[in-house]
Amino acid sequence: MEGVDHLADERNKAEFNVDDMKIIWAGSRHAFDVSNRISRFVATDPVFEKSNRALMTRKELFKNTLKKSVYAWKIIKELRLSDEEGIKLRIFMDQPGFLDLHWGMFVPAIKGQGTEEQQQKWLSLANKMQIIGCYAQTELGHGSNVQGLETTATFDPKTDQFIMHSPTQTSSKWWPGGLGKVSTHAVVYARLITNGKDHGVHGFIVQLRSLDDHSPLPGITIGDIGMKFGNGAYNSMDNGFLMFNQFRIPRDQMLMRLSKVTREGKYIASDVPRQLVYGTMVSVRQTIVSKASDALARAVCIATRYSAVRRQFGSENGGIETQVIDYKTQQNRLFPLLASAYAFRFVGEWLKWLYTDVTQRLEASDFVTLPEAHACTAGLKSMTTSATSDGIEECRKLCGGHGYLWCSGLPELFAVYVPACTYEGDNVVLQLQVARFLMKTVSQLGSGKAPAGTTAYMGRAQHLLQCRSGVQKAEDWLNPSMVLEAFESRALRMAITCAKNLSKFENQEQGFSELLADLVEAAIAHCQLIVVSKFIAKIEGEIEGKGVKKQLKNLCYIYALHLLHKHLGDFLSTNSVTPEQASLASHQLRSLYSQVRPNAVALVDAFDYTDHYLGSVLGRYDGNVYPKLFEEALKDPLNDSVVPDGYHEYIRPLIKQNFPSAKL
Ligand SMILES: CCCCCCCCCC/C=C\C/C=C/C(=O)SCCNC(=O)CCNC(=O)[C@H](O)C(C)(C)COP(=O)(O)OP(=O)(O)OC[C@H]1O[C@@H](n2cnc3c(N)ncnc32)[C@H](O)[C@@H]1OP(=O)(O)O
Ligand SMILES: Cc1cc2nc3c(=O)[nH]c(=O)nc-3n(C[C@H](O)[C@H](O)[C@H](O)COP(=O)(O)OP(=O)(O)OC[C@H]3O[C@@H](n4cnc5c(N)ncnc54)[C@H](O)[C@@H]3O)c2cc1C
Repeated sequence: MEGVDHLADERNKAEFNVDDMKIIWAGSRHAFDVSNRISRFVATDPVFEKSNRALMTRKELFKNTLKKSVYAWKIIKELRLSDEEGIKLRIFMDQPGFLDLHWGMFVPAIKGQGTEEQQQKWLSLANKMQIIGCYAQTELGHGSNVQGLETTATFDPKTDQFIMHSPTQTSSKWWPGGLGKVSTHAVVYARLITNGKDHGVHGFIVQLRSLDDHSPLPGITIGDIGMKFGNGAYNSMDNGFLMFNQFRIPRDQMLMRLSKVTREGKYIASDVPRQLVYGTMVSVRQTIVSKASDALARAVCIATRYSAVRRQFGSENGGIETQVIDYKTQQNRLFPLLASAYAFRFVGEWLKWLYTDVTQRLEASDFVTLPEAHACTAGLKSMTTSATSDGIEECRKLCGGHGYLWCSGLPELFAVYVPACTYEGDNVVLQLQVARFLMKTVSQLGSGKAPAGTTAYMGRAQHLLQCRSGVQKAEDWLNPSMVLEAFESRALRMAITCAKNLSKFENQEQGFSELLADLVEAAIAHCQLIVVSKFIAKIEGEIEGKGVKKQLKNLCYIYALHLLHKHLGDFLSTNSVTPEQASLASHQLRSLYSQVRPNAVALVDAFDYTDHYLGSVLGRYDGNVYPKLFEEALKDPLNDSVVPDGYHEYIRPLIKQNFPSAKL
């Protein structure tokens, strides 16, 4: 029934103040106000309509993305929106497009790697969108291995120019978003060659298309790489290819903040670590963690509301059937995902702090925390995106058959989200970076250099290698120090086992290759410890609002104990817990599920998502699912006529067994 809140009973059960939780979820009252205002603005503007996009052709979808993006930019300018409001507008617009790469990578690359002069020149154009840029690093032959890129930028002292060239087919740039059809410029990563010497990969600002008629400049071949996974979804983005044929750019278009080439062609490396050339990726990996919580929260919101609406079995004497959310199996699959969404939110907040801190240090030429910032951004990007992709798919299954309908919102969410496991660094490759960092930290134990930050626990190796968990009853699993000790001991013992096995190899690199799978598992254990510890830190801090802290505590322990359950092999094989303690953890989990159950719908309401943003008939705020499923079905073009096109050609001859031209 229209106008009726079918989930009102669920909302009345809540034992906490949802409005207070909304502030915690958003991060602050101000952040909530901005999100709330901008999401409602987008939801009510017809230009941002998105329900029709699965049926659009690629060309229609692309043009629709241009329309929305330019309209969004017009709004940002005309209403003088702040940067924060502009970002929210793009998020709630919910359609991947060139703006993401222009603002998310092109502009940050110039800010991070350009000199002051270069910033003044290029940012003044980019900030007004008089030029549109993308981030062209990956090539057909190399994505993960950045040092393996083949594009060359050879300095020509006669003309004071770099000659950009793609020497092989595999050196073609391949994948950059916004490159295929829109960008006028790119930050291109290429091997710098001066006086015949290869100085490795550096960034260059390159104009690709005419600012008058948008045609590619002579010496440039450019286009879109073609359809990607799913309908609609990431196909709104023009991921592109690009080849250079001896294309010339002025010398001052090499990004020269980190190293320079002089007029004479002399290469001057600064004393900063060369890895700062990867800085844009580090910054984006950090934002991807918060975005993981957002994507997972969307899926969980849909699955939770629908699980409260959906009834199946359990009716006695013709009475009402059981809400599927009351099945313990449903809770055991759904509530850990709800807890993960909150966990990723808080670790994302912390990571933002860490990133801001390292940025300030770098500006003061303090590089000490750079390896940790790299390991944390890489590891948490990897861990949270993998868990989110799996979680969205699990939410689809939690919605049964209807979850497979496009209008559930889940197929498209999955299709848009899943490349996050690959872009900004393949998730396995990134965990191997964490593993290298851990092996280095372990090798330095006992050297007098105390591990700091997220590896500080390794400084208590003596204790953590010997300790036995003190858990004796189920409630002990609600003791933060007992939970932390179990996770620390598991992570440390896995890392030390890897280090011991590595030391058996004469050649360390060969040993590393042999042990890759174990190293990835050790890295994941370390990352999970970070997330658990940041969630615990959150609930131990000041939290305002009626009943809010209690809910967050429940979610925190669900997050930790479900991981313990899922990775029980690790916990048992490292003797971090006994089988009896593991079974007490399962007992405690069941009790926590019962406590979360009456609050589940309110906990997803706290995300404050509009129906427009959710884009899901199953996840509607009012729970009015069934009539709306019918409405959606009737909108399908196949239902435009009762008798379908093709009846006379195929169906009728078939049932009449009358195939005019067929030789059977
Ligand atoms: C709507 C609004 C939202 C706004 C959000 C905007 C976001 C837009 C998102 C749009 C979506 C998609 C866009 C996608 C873009 C891309 O995908 S761009 C391309 C991304 N590519 C990658 O991520 C490549 C991954 N590979 C690498 O990063 C490196 O090759 C790798 C780290 C794997 C290895 O590098 P090497 O140079 O070979 O290093 P190695 O020899 O292994 O290590 C040497 C040393 O350096 C340390 N290291 C490596 N990387 C870093 C770093 N980034 N920072 C600091 N230190 C680093 C490494 O740990 C080693 O240290 P050691 O002490 O010597 O061991
Ligand atoms: C939607 C999307 C958008 C993108 N946008 C951009 C963009 O804007 N700009 C840009 O420059 N790039 C972009 N990319 C490219 C992206 O960054 C790369 O695809 C990514 O870094 C992975 O590299 P790859 O494709 O070379 O994978 P590969 O490295 O070829 O991975 C293939 C397999 O090999 C494994 N593997 C590789 N190396 C190792 C190793 N050392 N040890 C163990 N296993 C390994 C991986 O785990 C994976 O299973 C985008 C990609 C996608 C999908």
